[in-house]
Amino acid sequence: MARYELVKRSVALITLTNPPVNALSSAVRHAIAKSMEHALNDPKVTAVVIYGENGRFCGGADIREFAGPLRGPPLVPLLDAIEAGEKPVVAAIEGVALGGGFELALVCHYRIAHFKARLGLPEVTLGILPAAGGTQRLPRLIGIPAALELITTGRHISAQEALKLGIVDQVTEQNACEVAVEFALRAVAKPLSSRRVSTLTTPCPPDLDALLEAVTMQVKKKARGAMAPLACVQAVRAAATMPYSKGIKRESELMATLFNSGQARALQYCFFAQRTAGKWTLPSGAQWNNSKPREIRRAAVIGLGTMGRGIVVSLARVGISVIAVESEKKLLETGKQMVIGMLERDAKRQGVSASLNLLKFTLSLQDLKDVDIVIEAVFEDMALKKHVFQELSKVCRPATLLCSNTSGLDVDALAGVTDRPHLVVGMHFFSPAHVMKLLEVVCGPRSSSETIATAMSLGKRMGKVSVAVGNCPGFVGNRMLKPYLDQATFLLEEGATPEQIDKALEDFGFAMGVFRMSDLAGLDVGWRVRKESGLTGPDIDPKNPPRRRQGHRYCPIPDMVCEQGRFGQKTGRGWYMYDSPGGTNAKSDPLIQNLLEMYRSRYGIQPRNISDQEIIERCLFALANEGFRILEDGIAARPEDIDVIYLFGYGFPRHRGGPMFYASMVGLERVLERLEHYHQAHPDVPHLEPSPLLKKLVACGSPPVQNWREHIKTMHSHL
Ligand SMILES: CCCCCCCCCCCCC/C=C/C(=O)SCCNC(=O)CCNC(=O)[C@H](O)C(C)(C)COP(=O)(O)OP(=O)(O)OC[C@H]1O[C@@H](n2cnc3c(N)ncnc32)[C@H](O)[C@@H]1OP(=O)(O)O
Repeated sequence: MARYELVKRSVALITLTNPPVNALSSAVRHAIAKSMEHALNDPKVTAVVIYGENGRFCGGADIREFAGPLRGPPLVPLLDAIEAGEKPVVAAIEGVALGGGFELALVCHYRIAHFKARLGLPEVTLGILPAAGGTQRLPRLIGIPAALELITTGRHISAQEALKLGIVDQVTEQNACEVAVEFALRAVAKPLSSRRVSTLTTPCPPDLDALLEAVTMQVKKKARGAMAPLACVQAVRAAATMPYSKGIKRESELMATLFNSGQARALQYCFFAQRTAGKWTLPSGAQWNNSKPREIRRAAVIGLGTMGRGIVVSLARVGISVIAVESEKKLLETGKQMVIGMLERDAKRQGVSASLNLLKFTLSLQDLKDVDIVIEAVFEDMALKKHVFQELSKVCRPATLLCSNTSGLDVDALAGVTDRPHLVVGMHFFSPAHVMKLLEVVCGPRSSSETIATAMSLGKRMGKVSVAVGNCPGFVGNRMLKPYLDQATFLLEEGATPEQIDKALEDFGFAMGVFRMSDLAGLDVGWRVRKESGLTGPDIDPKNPPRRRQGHRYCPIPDMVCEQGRFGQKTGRGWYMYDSPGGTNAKSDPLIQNLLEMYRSRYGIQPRNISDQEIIERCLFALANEGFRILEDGIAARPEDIDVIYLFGYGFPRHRGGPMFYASMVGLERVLERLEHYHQAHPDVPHLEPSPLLKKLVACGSPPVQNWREHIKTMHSHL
C-alpha cells in the first residue's frame, strides 16, 4: 500500500501503491503512518519524499470506505504529524493530487508538480468538504478569495495555475520524483517553521464580511439546495477568523453534518454511477472489456441543423476529420459558417488555432465513400431517415458504421433498410450536442458488439458520458419524459399554474421546471410527435370523449398552446412570454392564465389548491415508475444508467442522485403507496399504476439501489 525505500543514502522515499488512483484507504493511511514514523526515527534519513506509483500522486480518500464504518488511522492527526515533523517532507506530484491527496501535499513542506499534473479539492462534488485540514490550510496558503473559489467549486487546476497561486513550489517537465529527491536534499538544512502551512496567518481582504456574504449568496443561487457548498464557505470563514486549532474543529463539525447526509450519499452514488454506466454488457456475454472498438479517423455527419452542427464540432474537437453533408446550398453555407464560428470561438478560448482543415462541407453523399462512420442528423422523420440510410448503404464502403441521431425512432427499422444491420446503432446526442455531455447509444437487436463498442468509445473520446440503452420509442430519457410531462399538464387542468409547477421543481433542485424546459426545447417538437401518434390533429375523431385519447386521460392544453403559434422561446411565446423571439427571460403571460381559466370552465373543472408535495410526487414518482418499467423491459441494464441519463441529459439535481436513487431514498414502500393513491384517484392514467418491478422490490424488502440488478437479471434484456 506504500513502499518505503532509502534513496541517495539519506532520503526516505514513500511511494503510495494503491491502484488505480492511490486512494487513501485505511491500509494506505496505516502504511504512511508507519513509513513516516520509520523515516523520522531513522538517523540516516535527513528528508522525505512522498510520491504516487504509476504517475498518480493520490486521488484522495477512498470514497468506497465512506459507506461503511470508519476504520484505520484517521487522516487529520496523521497529516498534522507529517507537517509537525522535524525533517523536510517534499510531495512529488504527478498525475493528480485531489481531495485528501491534495491535503496530503499541503502538509508536506514543499510541493513539486509535474507540468501535466492536476490539483483540486473536489469534495464538494461528493457532498462533503475537505475535512483533512484543506479548508484551513488552503486559505492560509493562497488567501481567502482564491481558496473559496477552489473549495466551493471543486475545480481542478493545472500545475501552472497552482504555481501562480503559490500552491506548488516548482513545476517540472522531468520525473517529479527525481526532481523532488534533489530538492529534498537541498532543503535539509533550511528552517521548516515557515513551511508549516497550518501555522501561517490567513491573508484576509479588508472587506472580509462583504466578500463572504457575496460568495454565500452566489453559492446559494448556484447550489440549488445542495448543502456542501455553503458548509465550505462556513469552513473557510473559520480559517479567516479562528486559529488553526479551532478552525480544524469547526471544519470537523461541519463535516459531521454533511458526512452521513442523504445529499452526500446521492453525490457519491452519482460518482460511481457515472463510472458504472460506461460498463455496458449484452446478454450474449459481449461487454465493454471484451469487445474491441474500431478506430475512427474519418466521420461524416448528415444534416447541419442544430444537432448536426454540434456533432460536427464534437468530432472535430477531438481530431476526427469530418465531412458534413446538407441537401441545399443555402443550408450548407449557413451550417458551415456556424460550425466554423463555434470551432474558432473554442480555439480562441484555448489560445490555439482552430483545426478547420479537418472539415469538408458537401452537398453530395457520394463524398462519403471512404468514411469510417456516418452519423445521420436529419429531421426527425422516419421516411426521410429510411431514405438516407438506403442511400448510405449504396454509397459507403461495406465496413462503414451507420448511426442515427434519432431521439426516439426505431433504430432497428432503420437497420432493416440497410445492407449491414449489424453496423447500425443509434447515437442520441442531446442539444446542444457540443455542450451536453450525455450520449444514449441505442443498441438495436442486430447491432454487433463491435458496433456498440465503437459508438461507446467514440462517445467517450468526445468527452461524453455514454450510456448503452435498448431500442424502444423514446429509448430511456424521452420515454420517461412522457409521464413526467403528462402529470405536469394534468396538474394544470386541476388548478396549478406553469409558474407554480416550475417553482416546485426548481426548489427541488432542477435547473429548470418542466414548462421552462419545454419552452427552451420548442413546443412544436412534442406537438408533431402527438400528431404522428394520432393523439391530436385534424384527423382526430370528433366523437372522441373530451380529454381522452386511445382510452386514457389526455390533456389537450399543450396542443392549444401550439395552435396559437406559441412554440416557446424561439417564437417569443410559449408557456411564458419572452422579450423577443429567442429571448430567455421567462415572464408570466396573462394569456396563458386566461386560457387555463377558460379551459377549466369549459370542462366544468373546479380548480383546487395543489401542494408542492403533490407536484413533486406526481411528476417524479410517475417518472421513476416509468424507469422501473424500463428496467423490467430490459431497455436499461441498471438503475444507475437511468440516473446518469437524467443527471446529464435532463438537469435532474445531482444531489438527489437521479430519479431511481431518489425513489430509493424516499423509500420504495412510500413511492408504491403514493402511486397507488394517485392511481386510485386517476384510474385513467396508466403511468400512475405501480410497475410490477417496484412491487417486487418492495416485497423483497426494498433493497438498496445498487442491489436491484439481482432482481432484474431474470427479466428479458433488449440490450
Ligand atoms: C458523524 C460522522 C462524522 C464523520 C466524520 C468523518 C470524517 C472523515 C474524515 C475524512 C476526511 C477526508 C477528506 C478527504 C476527502 C476526499 O479525498 S474525497 C475524494 C476526493 N477525490 C476525488 O473526488 C477524486 C475522484 N476521482 C476522480 O476524479 C478520477 O477518478 C481521477 C482520479 C481524476 C481519475 O480519473 P480517470 O483516469 O478517468 O479514472 P476513473 O475511471 O475516474 O477512476 C478509475 C477507478 O478508480 C476509482 N476511483 C477514483 N477515485 C477514487 C477514490 N477517491 N476513491 C475510490 N475509488 C476511486 C473509480 O471509481 C474507478 O473505479 P472502477 O470504475 O472500478 O475502475
